Parts: sequence; C-alpha cells; structure tokens
Amino acid sequence: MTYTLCLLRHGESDWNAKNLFTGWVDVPLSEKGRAEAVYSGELIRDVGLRPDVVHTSLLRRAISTSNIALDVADRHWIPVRRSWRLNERHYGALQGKDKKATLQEFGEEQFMTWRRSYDVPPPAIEPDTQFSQAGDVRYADLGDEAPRTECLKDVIARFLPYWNDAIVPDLTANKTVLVVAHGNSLRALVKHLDNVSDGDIVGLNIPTGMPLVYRLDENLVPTVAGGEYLDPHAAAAAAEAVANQGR
Ligand SMILES: O=C(O)[C@@H](CO)OP(=O)(O)O
Repeated sequence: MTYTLCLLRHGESDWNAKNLFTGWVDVPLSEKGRAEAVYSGELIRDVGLRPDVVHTSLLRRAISTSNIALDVADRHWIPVRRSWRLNERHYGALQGKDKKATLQEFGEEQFMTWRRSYDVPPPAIEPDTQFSQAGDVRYADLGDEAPRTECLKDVIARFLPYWNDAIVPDLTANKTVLVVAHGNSLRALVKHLDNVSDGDIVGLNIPTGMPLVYRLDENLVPTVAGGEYLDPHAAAAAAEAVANQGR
C-alpha cells in the first residue's frame, strides 16, 4: 500500500524567460510555459495518473499551470485548495532584478548564496517599492507573518504546517494528490520528503512543467528516493538549465 503524490513546478513564466528573480511577484506563464503545462497534463493523462485533489500556491503561474494540465488530463473538475504556504520563496530585494546582472555585480559566491544556500536570505524588500507585496489583498490576513524575504529554511518552516494539516490528510485518505507550486517551495518539500541534508539541497534544481511522482509508504517515506519524473530525460536537461541560470 503506497500513497501517490505528484509534484509539478509551474511552466516557464515571463520572468523565467527574461531571467529575472521572481519570488512573490505574480507574473503570468509565457507561451512556452503554457505549452509545458499542456505537456505535463499529457504525461499525467498518458501514465494513467488520476489526481483526486490539487493544491496550489496563490500565484498565477502555478494556478494557470494547474488549470491547463488538469484540463488536458480531463481532471479539471477535481477539488482545489490554495495556500500562500505553497508560494515561491520570497526573494526579498532581489525581486525584479536580472539574474545575470546580479551575478556580475555581486560575484558567483554571493549570487549562489542568495539563490541556493539553505539559511541565508537576500536583503529584505522595502514595503514601498515596486515589487513588494505589501498591500496585496491576498496576503492581508498574514499581518506580521507576511515575509519580506526568505531563505529555504524559512520556506520549509512556513510550508510544513500546510503539509501536515492539508496535504498529508488527503494522502492518508488514499487520494492521489497533485501539488502545483514553485522551484523553491518544491525544493523545500523534496528536502523534507527525502531527508536531504542542508548541504546537498544546494545542488537540487526542479525543472518547470515536469511532473515528479512520489510513492510514499505508510510512514510517508518515498519508496524511490527523489521520486520519478514522468519524462526523466527532459527533466534532467531542464534541471541543468535552471542550475545554470545567470551564466
Ligand atoms: O526567481 C525565482 O523566483 C526562482 C524561480 O524562478 O528562481 P531561482 O531558480 O533563481 O531560485
């Protein structure tokens, strides 16, 4: 007896295509991203995976990906739950900045510390600046909990309550669960599931639009470490491209 969990990072967004730090900025999918969402729906359909429930972030790129993929898989009707706790990592003052220019300005070590270190957040964003989410009604209930920057450790801390209270109950009710989220919120989930060390998580990149399926045992331990991509060759190439962003 195993539980089935399918993770899906949103398709390419306009800002992925432009190589800009995105975080909580609510950018749409690019044309390529919409095509990736269609392809992920085809993969889900063709292997006979039938999600019973979908969990998404509050960001358009994840919501659109979920809608497109589920429509293609003929599962557009399943219940949906959304939470800010599945949002992308808040990228602080880097939101809206060009990755290549940031790499050139601050150097490789600082750039990679901000992008991939476990516990060093970028500088906090000022509330009155263009890419801040202060005043965004969808986060009004968060009050002081609303982040102005996050490292991966912070993402794990805000993600785990949702995992335990919303996703695990669906899994243990034997529902096939689809989670459509983001590069860094899914890194947080993978770190938790696979018990990846703080050091090793630095090297893990999640590609856009590639369904990653975990079968979990009764203790919610993956039967295959790292899960299984439905299109492993394309996923490996796409993950490599994410790792090399900015260069
Ligand atoms: O900009 C972002 O929000 C993320 C995901 O697109 O980028 P990175 O892979 O650099 O963490």
